[in-house]
Amino acid sequence: MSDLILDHIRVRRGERTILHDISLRFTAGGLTAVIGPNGAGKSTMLDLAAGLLVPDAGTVRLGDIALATIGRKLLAQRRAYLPQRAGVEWPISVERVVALGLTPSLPAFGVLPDRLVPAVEEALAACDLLALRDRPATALSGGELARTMLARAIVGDPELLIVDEPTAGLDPRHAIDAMRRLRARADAGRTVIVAIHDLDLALNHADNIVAIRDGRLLTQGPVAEVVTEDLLATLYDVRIRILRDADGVAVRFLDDRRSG
Ligand SMILES: Nc1ncnc2c1ncn2[C@@H]1O[C@H](COP(=O)(O)OP(=O)(O)OP(=O)(O)O)[C@@H](O)[C@H]1O
Repeated sequence: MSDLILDHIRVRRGERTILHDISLRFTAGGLTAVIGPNGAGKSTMLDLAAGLLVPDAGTVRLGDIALATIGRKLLAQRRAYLPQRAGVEWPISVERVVALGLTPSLPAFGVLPDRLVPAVEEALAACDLLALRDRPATALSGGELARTMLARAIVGDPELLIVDEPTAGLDPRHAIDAMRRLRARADAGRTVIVAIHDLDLALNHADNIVAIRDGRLLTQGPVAEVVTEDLLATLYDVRIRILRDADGVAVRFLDDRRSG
């Protein structure tokens, strides 16, 4: 298993620099939450980490190997990337969508080999999809579709798992389930990177935080060491209180206009 390393990365889009000289390490066996306000550059960072975007400067490495030099098929076998708003364009069953996550491991022709069937069952069960397995994915609610796409991302047990907003649109139980699934992948030694706006979920489930704003890295490190009220206030321009008790951590955003 390998760390994913961004080394002096810069990304430009037209005249704008979207990511400024970012160096950081996503550790294998860790779940890293990438946090920051809208437009901070989180999805751009995930695109880079997935090898879908080539930086204008710097390198992205999986262990010792530059991502850009890993062949497309091998990369598809080693990493799964679930972008924001991933969807399904035509009516294909939930089970088939999940099985598509195994495509990089399949022979080019023929049916799904027997040895891969248990992985699909496991992913369906893990994402609470057994009752929906025969439904067309085009006829799912937003949250059901999000669970289906997460199952597709985890079914191949990739070494590098990158997920953009895995809990958006999920109800509380399924959101916690999704984070637990990702946590389990990290506990199994995988490198798991999640961009997320829900700070309660991030702080309770992630090992590490990467905080970015305006394309600049504010901080990175273990949640317990780097996350403070000051950091979150600077990140989001809102007064923030972090509440800790035996059940975990909760973040409260304070609306100054209400107390005025
Ligand atoms: N293809 C593009 N061309 C030009 N600018 C882009 C492009 N994609 C993203 N951007 C800009 O880059 C910046 C970072 O976008 P990005 O999607 O990475 O932010 P984000 O942190 O994921 O935001 P959000 O929380 O809203 O999803 C934004 O200002 C965005 O408008």
